[in-house]
Amino acid sequence: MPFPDLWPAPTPHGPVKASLTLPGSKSLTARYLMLGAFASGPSRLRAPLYARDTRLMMTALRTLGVRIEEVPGSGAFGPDLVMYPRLASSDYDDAARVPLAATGKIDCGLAGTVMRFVPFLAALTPGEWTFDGDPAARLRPMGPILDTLRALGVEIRGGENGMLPFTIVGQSTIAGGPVTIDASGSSQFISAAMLAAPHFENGLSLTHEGSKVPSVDHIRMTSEALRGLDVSVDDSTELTWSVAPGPISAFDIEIEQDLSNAGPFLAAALATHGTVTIERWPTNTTQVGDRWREYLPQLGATVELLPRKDGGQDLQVTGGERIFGADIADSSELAPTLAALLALADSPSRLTGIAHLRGHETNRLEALVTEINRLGGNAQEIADGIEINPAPLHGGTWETYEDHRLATAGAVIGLAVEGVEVADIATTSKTLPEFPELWANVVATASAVGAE
Ligand SMILES: O=C(O)C1=C[C@@H](OP(=O)(O)O)[C@@H](O)[C@H](O)C1
Ligand SMILES: C=C(OP(=O)(O)O)C(=O)O
Repeated sequence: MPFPDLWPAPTPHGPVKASLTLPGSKSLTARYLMLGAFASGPSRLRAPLYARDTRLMMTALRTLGVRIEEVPGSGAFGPDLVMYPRLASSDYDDAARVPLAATGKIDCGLAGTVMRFVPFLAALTPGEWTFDGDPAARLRPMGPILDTLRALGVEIRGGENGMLPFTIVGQSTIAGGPVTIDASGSSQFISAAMLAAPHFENGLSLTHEGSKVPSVDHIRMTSEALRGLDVSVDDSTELTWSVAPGPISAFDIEIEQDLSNAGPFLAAALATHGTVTIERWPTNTTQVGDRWREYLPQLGATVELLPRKDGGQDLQVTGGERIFGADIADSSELAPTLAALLALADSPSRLTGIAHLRGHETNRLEALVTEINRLGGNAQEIADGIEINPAPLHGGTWETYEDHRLATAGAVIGLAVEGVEVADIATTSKTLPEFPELWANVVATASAVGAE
């Protein structure tokens, strides 16, 4: 293992002053990998994310007959990808098609995007496809995916209690039509079905029935990605998403950097009262991480978009004298980073609308409360989130439960609290294998207070 079991989180003795860019967005890479698999010709992903989740998705798609090649590109974190869709009808070189095995195993790791998105491609691939993942993945909700596929006429074996493992018996066509779904456990249930829906003979009209749908920004990202590839999506009726049948245009697209993973780095500006600049912040994005611009000022930071000479923009965040507590709803996958910052705040906070985080990589609400309190904090679970009250923190072990965002949250607290040791920092490889190195670079920019 390249890292010790307990990673001493660095505590700089002064404000950081860093400028960086991040590797590609996990959610955009996952969507364009699926769309490339379903598109009507070869497609190119520029600057995709190379991390455990997206590598597992590439392997899964290859198992299902999609050819994916790495080709040199200009991204700083890895090559581009060229994809040859198995489901395309004609107009590309037949040699690009790869032979299909009639059976295969899909390893989902702990990736929600793999376990939810890929079953729909398997369902459209004749053969028998067995899905499983890490032990922790067997605890993540899958029932609405299995129910939706069954409602569409797909045979599935296993999947007891609506969880991994299960075997999908793929078929060459799916009729589609109206289906109801309970997506209160994850927005990914809706995104997964929408990404495959253009290939259903009648498209799909998906209606949610149940309590609140979480992470709606991610559903909007799916709708916009489909529309951008000439698929007609109607989301004008509340809680219904209709996708018309038809081709998905082949594409050549640059994946934006991951704005959710930018979060811990931006948080470093607040935790050290310094300045962090994320270069080339996208001007028009569907990523939930764009909400840092709305959230961080509530915690006392100054957030500015600065024009770049090349016509783009940088996002500059400067921490205030103190970190204010805040009441923030529906922060989705940004919640662990927010919780870390709010544990350092000097007034009370609540994060609400995130009950479904109990079904993420781990039970994130329980894990955050346990770890904040282990360091002397004062956090409680509430029905749909957590409450955090100010308390002086001390060093200690920060457990991470195979959850990349717990690991980066521990690193954020460690910036301000000496002696925090983060267990299994390598778990950040789920979406950001470069985390320890990028973090060290940011910490190295800190100047001792009073030295300048
Ligand atoms: O579609 C996606 O790419 C995602 C949707 C969200 O899932 P939930 O709706 O389960 O929160 C988010 O938290 C996850 O990290 C990525
Ligand atoms: C919830 C997350 O991941 P997943 O895609 O595995 O659901 C996350 O990255 O915060």
